[in-house]
Amino acid sequence: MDHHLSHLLASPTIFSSLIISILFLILISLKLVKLLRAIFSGRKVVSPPGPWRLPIVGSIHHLGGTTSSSLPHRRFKELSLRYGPLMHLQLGQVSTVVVSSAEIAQEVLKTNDLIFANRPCTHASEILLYGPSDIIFSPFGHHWKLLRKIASLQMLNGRRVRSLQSMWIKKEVSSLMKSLKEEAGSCVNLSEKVFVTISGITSRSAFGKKHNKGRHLEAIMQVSERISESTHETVVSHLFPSWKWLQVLVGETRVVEEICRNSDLVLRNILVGEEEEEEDDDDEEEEGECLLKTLLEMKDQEAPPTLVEWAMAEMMKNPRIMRKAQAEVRQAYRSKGHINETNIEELEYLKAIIKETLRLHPPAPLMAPRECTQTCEINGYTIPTGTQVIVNVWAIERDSKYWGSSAEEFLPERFVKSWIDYRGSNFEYIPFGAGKRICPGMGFGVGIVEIVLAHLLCFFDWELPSGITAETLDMGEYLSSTLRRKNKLILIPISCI
Ligand code: HEM
Repeated sequence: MDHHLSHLLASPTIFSSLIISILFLILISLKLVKLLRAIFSGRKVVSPPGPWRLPIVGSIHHLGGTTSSSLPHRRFKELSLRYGPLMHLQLGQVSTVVVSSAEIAQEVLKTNDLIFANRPCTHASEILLYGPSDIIFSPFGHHWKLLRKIASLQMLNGRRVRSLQSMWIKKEVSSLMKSLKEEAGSCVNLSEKVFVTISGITSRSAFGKKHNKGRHLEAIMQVSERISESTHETVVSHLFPSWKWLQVLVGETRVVEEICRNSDLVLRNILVGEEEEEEDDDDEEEEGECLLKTLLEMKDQEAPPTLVEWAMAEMMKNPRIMRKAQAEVRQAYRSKGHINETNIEELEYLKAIIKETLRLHPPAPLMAPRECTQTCEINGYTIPTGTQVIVNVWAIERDSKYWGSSAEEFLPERFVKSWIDYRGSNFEYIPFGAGKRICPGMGFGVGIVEIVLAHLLCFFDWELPSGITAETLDMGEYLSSTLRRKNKLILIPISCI
């Protein structure tokens, strides 16, 4: 053995090859150590788990189906039970992660708020909502801050709702009460009536009193409805954003451009009308109240009427809750002789009903998608720049981990004397989102819902149409731009005060 070794070392060629081999081995080991270190230090790119994918469509085929469980928020929840609270889905060209736990929602919306403060903008929304110049899609920055400031100061705060109450809200709500009284004892389409009332209040808040004649209201409502419906007609734009040719081919571009033309026409008519009126009337009271564009674009216009519908439907299914709420509102009415901003503040049970409705039926069940602007790590997984982030608010707000065994029940009592609030710091309850882009219409929206519900409960008893019972009342959902009732809510008002 020794003889062999000395022979090898004596030969210069063999010696140099040996040295090279040793160096090569060292190099390989160093690489291996580096790789292992990277794996164990977590620096390697680790994608969140998700279902298997097909070429081109990615994971889309996992979302299909015709039953109600195929609604995106329900299907995402089912998939998250298999793949975890941070799940990756390849939706066509769009790399998406779905968040289904309060802890990870907090990591995204609070710990990494700035990184996720943008929203993905599709070609359709760019045309429809004037792209990044709009408050919803504007990237986080100076322009967006300015829009938020204007929106909060001018029309979207609760105090403003209250100050307007004596004017438009009173007017709209009394006309709702009047029409319900006229139709008392017969079936009424409550969904439609509430939608008209709330759209009236919202539109008047934007137009100011000069435009109280309601001449533009119908046009605005038509355009809003059309924008909302178009969600289903702009699928290609959402899943294959860079394939503009396909959007043209399937007719999406035509649909979007047509809606855009109509909405511009409505806006032009309102603005021209406004200028004409300003020449006649120099009243400056309405200065700054014209956030028409913002208002028209706001898909969330639908959210308050949707909430009233769900709250009324849940109370029809739970007569005990309805009676308790009516007793509270009527007591307040009897002691003051009216329902106004002051005694609404005292209606603790009514507020709990609204909170519980927002928990079980969040109008935006998947919030509004956010976009990752800088590669980062969430819950130990790498989220690359450009990933779309969907927070499944609906799943989190029904999770028994946070809400106990009664998570699926409508139980307003859970919010009575509770510290849980929707202002974005309790991540198990975020119907208005959280962080920098939390909904600026929160106070405005809840304010309107409180007023309308209080009046419906105070002045009427409610019955179901014949043949329908509390148990059989349909609670099917339909997801357009908000999570609405599949069928309109038809009820019988019985005048009682
Ligand atoms: C009352 C029911 C409402 C609910 C449940 C609701 C919910 C939401 C949610 C979840 C978001 C996304 C927040 C996020 O990304 O963190 C949002 C954004 C927004 N909401 Fe609402 N909303 C409601 C009413 C309103 C109303 C009445 C308005 C105005 C008329 C409004 C205006 C907006 C705007 C402008 C944004 C975008 C904010 C931004 O990106 O900076 N919302 N809303």
